[in-house]
Amino acid sequence: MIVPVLLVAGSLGAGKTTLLNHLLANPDGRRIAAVVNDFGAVDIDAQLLGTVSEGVISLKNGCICCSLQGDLLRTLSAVIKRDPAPDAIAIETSGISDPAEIIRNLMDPVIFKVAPLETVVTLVDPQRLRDDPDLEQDALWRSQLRAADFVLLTKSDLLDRAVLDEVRAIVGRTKPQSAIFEIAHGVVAPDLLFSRDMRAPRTPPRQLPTTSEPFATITWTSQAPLSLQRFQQVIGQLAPHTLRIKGILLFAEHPAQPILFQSVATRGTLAPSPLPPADGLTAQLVLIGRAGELDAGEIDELLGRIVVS
Ligand SMILES: Nc1nc2c(ncn2[C@@H]2O[C@H](COP(=O)(O)OP(=O)(O)OP(=O)(O)O)[C@@H](O)[C@H]2O)c(=O)[nH]1
Repeated sequence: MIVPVLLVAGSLGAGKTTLLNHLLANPDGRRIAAVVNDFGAVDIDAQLLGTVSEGVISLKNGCICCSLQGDLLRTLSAVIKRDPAPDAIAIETSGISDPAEIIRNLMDPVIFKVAPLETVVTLVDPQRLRDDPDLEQDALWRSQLRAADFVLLTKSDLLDRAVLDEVRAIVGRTKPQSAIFEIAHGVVAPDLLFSRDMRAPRTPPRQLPTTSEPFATITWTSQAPLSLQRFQQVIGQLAPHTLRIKGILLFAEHPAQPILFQSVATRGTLAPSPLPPADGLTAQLVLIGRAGELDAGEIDELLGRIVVS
């Protein structure tokens, strides 16, 4: 049994989980197993994807390009032995993963024989690239792009043609001649992701020196009643410390409707969550930022303000 592997890469908040969500909900007849790497201690992405498919495996609390390398290979070996075996495996990297390292690991001859890496797709959030032009020089971002067989510009619903063309040109400077597609809400045909047509023969990518600062993560949980109004007041103060926040909260104002909070850079959204926080908690929040900029004491103090005493 040979089970092809799709690797989904891209920066924090680029839209990887949204893509996987759509793929798992619309698999086009394929049985797809998803391996999801959440950098933080709480597997928010895996929990959310678990609501659309049973075949979701979580690798949390580390990064599959470094500390969880062995776990990834062991997980793949176990997944392909499932009965019935999946038709394909999709791996969602964490936004801080360097796919070059993961690809090198997936080239392990024992794994490659049974679970060959077929496609690497890298997602780019055009708005983020436009807001932060320095990203183009970021070693991790460049490595994510260079590893790609093709690139997906996400969130195209939010941007006009001129911006998308500008971003295409930026991507083209790092990855000349790459196939670039624009998507919205993760909608992409599974045939595109699992087709072999667009690939050059795979060679392990050259490792780029990673000069990006290391990342850090903080998990904040609560069992106490929380105020939505106060949460909205502190969000703006949290943003400068973080690159990404995601989590599920239950607010006293809406006790029957859990809320999914997502923020990428300074843009935050609140939406109904398909599931409540785990373990009877009222909040499970994961905050990711650059090490040194993520001040645990300050974040704890800010979030402490949303507790209704
Ligand atoms: N409007 C719009 N929002 C999107 C789209 N794709 C993703 N989002 C939103 O962008 C935010 C981040 O999306 P995710 O899919 O969680 O991003 P991710 O790459 O999995 O994030 P990490 O795993 O934390 O790196 C969420 O609030 C999504 O709802 C899109 O096509 N359009």
